[in-house]
Amino acid sequence: MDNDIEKKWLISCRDAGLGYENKAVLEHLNIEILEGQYICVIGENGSGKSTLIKSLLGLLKPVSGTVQINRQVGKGAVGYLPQQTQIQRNFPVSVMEVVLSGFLNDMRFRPFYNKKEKQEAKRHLEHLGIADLAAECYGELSGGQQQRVLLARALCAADKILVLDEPVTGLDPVAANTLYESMELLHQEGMAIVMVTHDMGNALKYADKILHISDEGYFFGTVEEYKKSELAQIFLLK
Ligand SMILES: Nc1ncnc2c1ncn2[C@@H]1O[C@H](COP(=O)(O)OP(=O)(O)OP(=O)(O)O)[C@@H](O)[C@H]1O
Repeated sequence: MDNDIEKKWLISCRDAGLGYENKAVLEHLNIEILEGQYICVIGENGSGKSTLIKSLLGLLKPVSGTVQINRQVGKGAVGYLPQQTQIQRNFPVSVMEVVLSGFLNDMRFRPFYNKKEKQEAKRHLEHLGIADLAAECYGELSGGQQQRVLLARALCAADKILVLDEPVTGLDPVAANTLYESMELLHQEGMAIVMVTHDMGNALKYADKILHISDEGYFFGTVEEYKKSELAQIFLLK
């Protein structure tokens, strides 16, 4: 982590209170997400993980303090893979349409996807090893395939940072590991990743840093520091 000083920050939370209508779920949060960093967000149900994600994406304004997205990241340049719902799973469209919809933010009033966008969508599918699924109906894919399609979609928007909310929920261990490997590949290529997960084993295996949110506060540090922390002892023993 010695070279952290040289890395640029992408998202910065300073004394941030995060929550709803002046009720903070998380208080006094001080974290910086640096370029290329892989951060796993863990904590019990209801501790505020999704609230944090919404705040990092700028969808939720902090109730106090500041959450800043570096101008370099650009508006809408954060790739986001939300928690899945049943409706999304049954979307009656092709895989290519789902991936291309990742560009919707950039399109304004343009009614068609341009050639560059189509090439890029194809490239992301190839990169994730699912180019052969492009013409398939999204709703007829397995859960693991659908998640990789949504990852390809998020990549269309992602420039420097991907934010994922429980991306492996509901996947069998093989599909989950494939998704983790895809994300690790992106991480090695320099993409910053912020991922909410309940999968502690893989969080400790892949993350550069752990953000553990609890009722008593939060921990933010390297995996090694986390393993030695009091919070980890209690959480891992549960
Ligand atoms: N729209 C909302 N308005 C008011 N309170 C909310 C809203 N969404 C969530 N909360 C509350 O904020 C707290 C944190 O919820 P959040 O969804 O961030 O937790 P989480 O850690 O993501 O939980 P899980 O692991 O179950 O997904 C909870 O007490 C929840 O009831």
